[in-house]
Amino acid sequence: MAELTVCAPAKINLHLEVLGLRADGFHELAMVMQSIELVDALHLAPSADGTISLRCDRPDLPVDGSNLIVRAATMLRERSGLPELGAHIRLEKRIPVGAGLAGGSSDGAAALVGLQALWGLRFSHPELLAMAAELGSDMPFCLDGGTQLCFGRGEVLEKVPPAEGDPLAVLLLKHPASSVSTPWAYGRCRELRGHAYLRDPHAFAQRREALRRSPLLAGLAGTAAMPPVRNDLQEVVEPEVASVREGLELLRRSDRPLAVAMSGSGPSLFAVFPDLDCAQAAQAALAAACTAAGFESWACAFRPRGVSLEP
Ligand SMILES: C[C@@](CO)(OP(=O)(O)O)[C@H](O)COP(=O)(O)OP(=O)(O)OC[C@H]1O[C@@H](n2ccc(N)nc2=O)[C@H](O)[C@@H]1O
Ligand SMILES: Nc1ncnc2c1ncn2[C@@H]1O[C@H](COP(=O)(O)OP(=O)(O)O)[C@@H](O)[C@H]1O
Repeated sequence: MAELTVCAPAKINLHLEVLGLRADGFHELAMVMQSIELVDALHLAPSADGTISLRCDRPDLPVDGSNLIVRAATMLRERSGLPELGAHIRLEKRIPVGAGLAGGSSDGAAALVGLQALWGLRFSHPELLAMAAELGSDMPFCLDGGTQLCFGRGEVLEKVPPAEGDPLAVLLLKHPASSVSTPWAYGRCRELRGHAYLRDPHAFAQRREALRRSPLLAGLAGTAAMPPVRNDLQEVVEPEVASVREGLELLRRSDRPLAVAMSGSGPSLFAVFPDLDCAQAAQAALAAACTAAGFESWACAFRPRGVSLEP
């Protein structure tokens, strides 16, 4: 088969509520995640000798067995029972790394979808979701993407139908010298907020139901004003990371953003706007201030789907 290309979009967290600690040591979450049009591209070609190789245009990113693309490819091949399958994979990395945008998870999800097609495998969608969940908490969301409620450790998904009309858009900021480790952010959250964690499973269920009925979903559907974004990890990361405070301050200066917040465990920040034109206008208005403070910026629309095979 000829080369295949798969798009792997970034996500932002429009709501991130840490409910409590689970028996497996992970945190029980109630989130709303949203795909955005900032994408990595994976180019896949079959290898004749059964090797799985990865090349990347960013030299600082590992291309060995620690890369989520290689881990996903190896898992898919193992589960297929066909050890002779191989692929040469080239990653065009556009999503900043360690940014709270799930670039690695999306790349892993794209590898599952792309290699299933390249190798002619027939795993069902639930089987792909289960493999994704073994590889990372955010990876199942990345498969279908769009707007979804994410519960459990992030892998229990409920799709939110796309709003009608023009999609909302974001202006995204990230300082290139700043990154935040996800385990560190959750560890800090446990230190600072662990005493207030919920313990009763009924209380978890109540919070999930409250999110299903929240003004945020009405705001996204366009039937109410957008409420402020809640991100419990922002509360613990913001005091520790100067670029998060500076980026939030910059975004709050822009013209009437619908909401401003940190994504995931950070350190990228976003402001939501009614459409892409407004996000691009805000990017232009903040360009000089961003350059002076050393921030990179992206204006991109909300995306209604997750990973996709290029036609
Ligand atoms: C914080 C979030 C919010 O969407 O995103 P990022 O900021 O990483 O993009 C996610 O919860 C990140 O998900 P993901 O990056 O897939 O996490 P995993 O690889 O499964 O776990 C990495 C580590 O994070 C912690 N972790 C993760 C998920 C969870 N529900 N509870 C946790 O405590 C654990 O310490 C775990 O060892
Ligand atoms: N394909 C990949 N792209 C980016 N990071 C990856 C990838 N595979 C593994 N990683 C590792 O995962 C970690 C987190 O990456 P990333 O998904 O970009 O951030 P986040 O979890 O904050 O959203 C990084 O330390 C990186 O080394």
